[in-house]
Amino acid sequence: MSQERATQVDRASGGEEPQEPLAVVAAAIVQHGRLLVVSKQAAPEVFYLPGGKPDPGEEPLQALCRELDEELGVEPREPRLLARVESVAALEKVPMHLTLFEARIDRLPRPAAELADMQWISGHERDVRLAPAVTDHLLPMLRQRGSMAL
Ligand SMILES: Nc1nc2c([nH]c(=O)n2[C@H]2C[C@H](O)[C@@H](COP(=O)(O)OP(=O)(O)OP(=O)(O)O)O2)c(=O)[nH]1
Repeated sequence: MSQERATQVDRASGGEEPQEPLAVVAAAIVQHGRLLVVSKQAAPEVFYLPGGKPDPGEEPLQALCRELDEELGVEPREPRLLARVESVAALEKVPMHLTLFEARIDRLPRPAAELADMQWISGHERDVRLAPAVTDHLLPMLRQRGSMAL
């Protein structure tokens, strides 16, 4: 944890406790060079990876399986930890600790009612607004690995 983060104080509540980053887990699912992204009804214009916040006591992979089932009715196949990323949560705009898994799926994702949209992107679309963690961290990583075109 950086010194800056360690000394961050929850001023809104007047408390003295350092504020923990928001924990989020998400899956990078790439098929034929395209990345699966979703947007939620809460913010239909912002796209990011399927996933969400773990429930209390839930392990990251458990949370990922639950979120993928709830959002898309799919199960991650051969999930592999890809990276842990510090970024800013696209909706809450607070520091976020994102645990990223890479996974395959073997059935068609079916967006649940909480989702506004779902797209398979190349990463070069001009009309798709992506969360900072996707643009700044995930896409460069996937391009470097050759999973997506430069
Ligand atoms: N799932 C996911 N969330 C991301 C990514 N990038 C990013 O900034 N976020 C942010 C968006 C939100 O601020 C937060 C996750 O919120 P969420 O709405 O998906 O979480 P959730 O499904 O658990 O929803 P809820 O309990 O708040 O209803 O993390 C990403 O790639 N995937």
